[in-house]
Amino acid sequence: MKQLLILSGKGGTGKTTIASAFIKLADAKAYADCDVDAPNLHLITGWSVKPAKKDYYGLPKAVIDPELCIKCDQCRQNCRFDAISIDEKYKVDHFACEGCGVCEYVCPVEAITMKPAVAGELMLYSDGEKVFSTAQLKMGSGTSGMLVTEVKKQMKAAAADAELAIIDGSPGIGCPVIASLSGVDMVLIVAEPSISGISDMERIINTAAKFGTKTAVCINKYDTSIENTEKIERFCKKQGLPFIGRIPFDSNAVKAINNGQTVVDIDCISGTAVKEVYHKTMNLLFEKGGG
Ligand SMILES: Nc1ncnc2c1ncn2[C@@H]1O[C@H](COP(=O)(O)OP(=O)(O)OP(=O)(O)O)[C@@H](O)[C@H]1O
Ligand code: SF4
Ligand code: SF4
Repeated sequence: MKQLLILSGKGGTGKTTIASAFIKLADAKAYADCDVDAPNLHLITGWSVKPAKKDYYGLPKAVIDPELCIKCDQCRQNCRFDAISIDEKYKVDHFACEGCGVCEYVCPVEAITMKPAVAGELMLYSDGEKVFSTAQLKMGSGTSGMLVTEVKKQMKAAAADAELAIIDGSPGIGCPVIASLSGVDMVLIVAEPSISGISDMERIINTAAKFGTKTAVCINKYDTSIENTEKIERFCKKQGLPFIGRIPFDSNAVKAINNGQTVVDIDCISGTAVKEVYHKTMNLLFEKGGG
């Protein structure tokens, strides 16, 4: 299975717009949404079947048994995350608890136990032909990287014979992005021609380089700044990175997405540009000696 990951660094750049169009063009048999904080690919890819759902357990959380607690205060004093407070009883704030287990260790009367906690929900759509893996992180849970790994794992397990998998990556450059990058064959970076877009793009490129992952760049909404678009193209040339297309700002793109369609479902300038980027991406992904 060749895995193509679409990343952007900055949120709202057009990652999902492009990923959904690629899924349509490729008639992809396997795809995933690794934006577990705010998944939205399912809104565009339109599944009529219900997904199989599974609870995802992240870090364990401390639970205090008030019957055993002798109110010695050791746990509160030793919690680096200020997760333990005293009201009438000692209690743990599960949003603040990082599951380090120190309180359990210092409690003299074994009143604290670490219990598995649901940190999100994994969803797997499947109709016997196609597979779509996604997940939703529970609010306040900080284990998005681990959940991203699970999303990819369940996609691969359910569609082991698929030739191609398209993965809509996580925004930013943190832990979930690192988890998205692991094991993929190629990254397509969707850049935005703004100062922050360029800075985020450079950081993502550096991260992908550390993984040795083949990387190509395209620019979405390029005509919002031709000057910055040219800057990005010069940067790619200097770095020896394939620059594979400019996609214009197009109000039809917004209309398509708002109607639950992809930009290649309708006749529009952004759709035409995305098709070109798609063909170049596939050529790079499947080129001989291309991993
Ligand atoms: N070429 C374009 N022209 C005009 N609007 C666009 C274009 N591409 C995407 N958009 C719009 O920009 C917004 C963000 O796009 P999208 O959701 O694809 O970005 P994203 O990078 O996946 O965002 P997030 O990081 O929030 O998941 C959407 O409203 C989308 O319709
Ligand atoms: S497990 Fe760690 S973070 Fe959680 S309450 Fe105990 S000491 Fe604090
Ligand atoms: S360390 Fe144990 S006994 Fe002491 S206050 Fe905390 S829970 Fe209670």
